[in-house]
Amino acid sequence: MARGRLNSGSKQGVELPKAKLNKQTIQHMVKLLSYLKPYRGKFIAALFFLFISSLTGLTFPKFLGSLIDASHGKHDYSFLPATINGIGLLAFGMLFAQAFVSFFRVVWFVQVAERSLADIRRDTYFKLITLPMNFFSNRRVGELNSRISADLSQIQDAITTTLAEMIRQIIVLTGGITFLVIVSPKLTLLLLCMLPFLIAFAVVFGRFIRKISRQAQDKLAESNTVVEETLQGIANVKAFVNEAYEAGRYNKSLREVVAIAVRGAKFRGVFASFIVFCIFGSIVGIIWFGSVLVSRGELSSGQLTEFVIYGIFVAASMGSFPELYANIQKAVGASERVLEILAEEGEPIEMVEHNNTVVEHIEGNLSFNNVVFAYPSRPEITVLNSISFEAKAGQKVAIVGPSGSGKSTMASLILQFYHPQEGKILFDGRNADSYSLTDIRNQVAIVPQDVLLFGGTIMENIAYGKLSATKEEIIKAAQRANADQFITGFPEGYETVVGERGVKLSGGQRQRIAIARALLKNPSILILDEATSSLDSESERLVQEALEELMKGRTSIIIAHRLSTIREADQIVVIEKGAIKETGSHEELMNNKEGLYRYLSQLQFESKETIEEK
Ligand SMILES: Nc1ncnc2c1ncn2[C@@H]1O[C@H](COP(=O)(O)OP(=O)(O)OP(=O)(O)O)[C@@H](O)[C@H]1O
Repeated sequence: MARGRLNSGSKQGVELPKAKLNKQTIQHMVKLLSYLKPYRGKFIAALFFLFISSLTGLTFPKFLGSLIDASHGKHDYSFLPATINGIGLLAFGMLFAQAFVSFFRVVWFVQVAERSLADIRRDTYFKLITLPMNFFSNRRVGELNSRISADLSQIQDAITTTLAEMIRQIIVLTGGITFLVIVSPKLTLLLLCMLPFLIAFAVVFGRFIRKISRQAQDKLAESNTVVEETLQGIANVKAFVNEAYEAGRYNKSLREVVAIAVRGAKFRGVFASFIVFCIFGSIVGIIWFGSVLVSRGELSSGQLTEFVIYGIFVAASMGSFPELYANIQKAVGASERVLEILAEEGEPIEMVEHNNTVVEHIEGNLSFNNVVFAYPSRPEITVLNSISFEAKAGQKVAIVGPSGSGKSTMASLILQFYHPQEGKILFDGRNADSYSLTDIRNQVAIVPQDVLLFGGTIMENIAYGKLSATKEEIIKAAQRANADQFITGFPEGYETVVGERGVKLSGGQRQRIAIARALLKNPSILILDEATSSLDSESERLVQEALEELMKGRTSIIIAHRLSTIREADQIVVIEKGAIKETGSHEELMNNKEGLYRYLSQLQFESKETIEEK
């Protein structure tokens, strides 16, 4: 059997898909092995030590056989000492040498694998975070995460364990069979007639049993989902008085788990008895026939012992191949998936922080010129259709329209997450393509609808807007964003940890942190994606004030849901189904009696009035 995995990061129970081994897939695997190159000296030394330790391992049956024969006064091999003590001491000497060699082989293999794997992990991660947004809209985060964790751990196992084990087993198998034949061709014939059938049967049956236990695991996971769902939605369960229903659902699922496990237990029992019977049966068979040969004087008892031990070596080695082969298949599958990411074309973003500083300043003039856009993942749906508008430096332009009309998509285009299929986006009258990506993104900031805070301190979260900011700058930004007061209200102030393991901030507080972040970034162009969920009036006032502070002296593109907040905008662009319906100031648009803006405005006004009346 393959050895326990050394420092394996693979999650238990994660069964990775296998890939077919063919020329192409093996070439892919070899490509990843190029990551071993910087450590090739150590790797070759480890391989050499592996070779030596496997060969020395093969000498022990010889020592044992010779020891037994020496006790009968026989001297089997001229290259070994003739006395019992001489052989015993030499055997210990060899054992010591093997232990020494094995230590270095294991340490070196792990060192090489860990370092090269860290290199692959780093490259894959770097690649992932510089890939264009389109890549992410087609994939789930969990799936990408598993490339970095499960897939790479599988490759790590392949380098640390599987590869070494494969080489060791090949040496043991060929050496073992050779020695078996040398000791007794007749017994070897008997052994080789039995072994392959026994192993094939054990492997097939073993797989069947593993399949059943996986079914049981899956069922258990299913029942755990019931618990998870119920606990997450506990308020719903209680509100609908559905405790009994949920308990029944869980109980049913548990009964299914037990049924599968019990069925598996029977097969497991048969398998265990069969294996024990076969292993001991074949040993008894060999010793039985061997004893006949010993009694006929064709074999010495020492040679019979030698043979039995070699036989066990060979059987264990044959038995380990199916698992090793399966592991290689999984590693090949994993490397295919990792290479797929490495082969993708990333955005031109430098991984060295100071190389990403602003080279060309943007004053803040922004215009869309007949922009036509469809998401690459859904090319048949045109999301923006011939959009043109202009925001002069320092102006406030609001974008208004029903849900799904394409407002956030326009923000994504300004940030260069995607590129229009037709038309142009201009910064200070120059095509966006003529700037470096980092220049644009460094000078455009977005305050999104759902502010994502990282699981660090408030200080770190604000500093995300400018990593080099000093503590004073951060506090100043927080003060300007109306956030200082609530932050200093926490016992740990700016060092308060937020996110899952820390305090939960309210929507308005999160928004103000995002505003502080944007203030630190000090962009020329600002995109405000207004939160749809309304804040209470005090919180809204604080956020609105902070936004006003943030918008001062910059071009602001406001994606507005509440039309009351954009009356002062220099220009309002009303879009519907990806096309501009009308543009103008609030007054101009309100004067258009048939206009969409006036209609939406009245709708909001009326619904507000009805709420207030109630
Ligand atoms: N990543 C994406 N891939 C494919 N289609 C998308 C993607 N993001 C948005 N869309 C589609 O593009 C259209 C416009 O979406 P967008 O988010 O820009 O609208 P919106 O006006 O901002 O809506 P809301 O006011 O609800 O936020 C929608 O039909 C949406 O389904």
